[in-house]
Amino acid sequence: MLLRLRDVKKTYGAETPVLRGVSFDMNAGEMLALTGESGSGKSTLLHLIGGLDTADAGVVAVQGTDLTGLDDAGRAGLRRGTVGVIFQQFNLIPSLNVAANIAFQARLAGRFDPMFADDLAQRLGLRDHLHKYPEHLSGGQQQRVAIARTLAPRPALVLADEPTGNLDEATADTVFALLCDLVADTGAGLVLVTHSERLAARMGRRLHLRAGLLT
Ligand SMILES: Nc1ncnc2c1ncn2[C@@H]1O[C@H](COP(=O)(O)OP(=O)(O)OP(=O)(O)O)[C@@H](O)[C@H]1O
Repeated sequence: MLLRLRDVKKTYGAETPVLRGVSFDMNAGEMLALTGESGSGKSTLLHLIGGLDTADAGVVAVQGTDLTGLDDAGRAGLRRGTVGVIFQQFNLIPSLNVAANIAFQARLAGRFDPMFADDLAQRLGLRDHLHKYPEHLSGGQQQRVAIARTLAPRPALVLADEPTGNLDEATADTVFALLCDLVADTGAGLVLVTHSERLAARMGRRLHLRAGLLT
């Protein structure tokens, strides 16, 4: 089992609960769309799975490891090696060129494989841009670098939060197709948060959040 959630709850401060008991399982290699209205808790759920935040109650287990039992360092280690996150804002490191951005997380995780990084760069059409800095790239190119950086450590689970939301439709389609192909080839699981019916329909499975629960 790649991912197991049981009765996950999350409330920010004294607000009404955002997640009121979310449970689902996900197998290795599965591709899943997470949809729901704005404010329904999609990003919150993704952050809990990625170990970027902690649940108030429940189990969030990645490959059998319950994140709720890990300290900050443990969750950071998991993020580096096992789980990769791609955000809408590409979050590249401006002072590093494309090659170094792609290598960054894999090096941190002690899992840098130059041949695989080169293969990713090739497949994402980044070979001619390896010495450029992020500010000199288009949005579509920056997101392709972010995808390569996330996939370089060969994570078992990829989390993507509106990964093509900042791109025009044609570029978004190209980048999305590349992301799906690469994730499928590496055998990783994918959780895709999206508002797009079109993109959600291309995932093998769909979960919908409403009022803090999956429907
Ligand atoms: N760090 C935080 N502190 C306080 N409230 C938060 C925090 N993060 C999210 N929220 C609140 O939790 C609720 C769910 O937010 P979340 O970002 O998970 O929704 P979402 O479904 O991803 O929305 P969108 O589709 O608009 O991105 C919202 O009411 C939001 O205001």
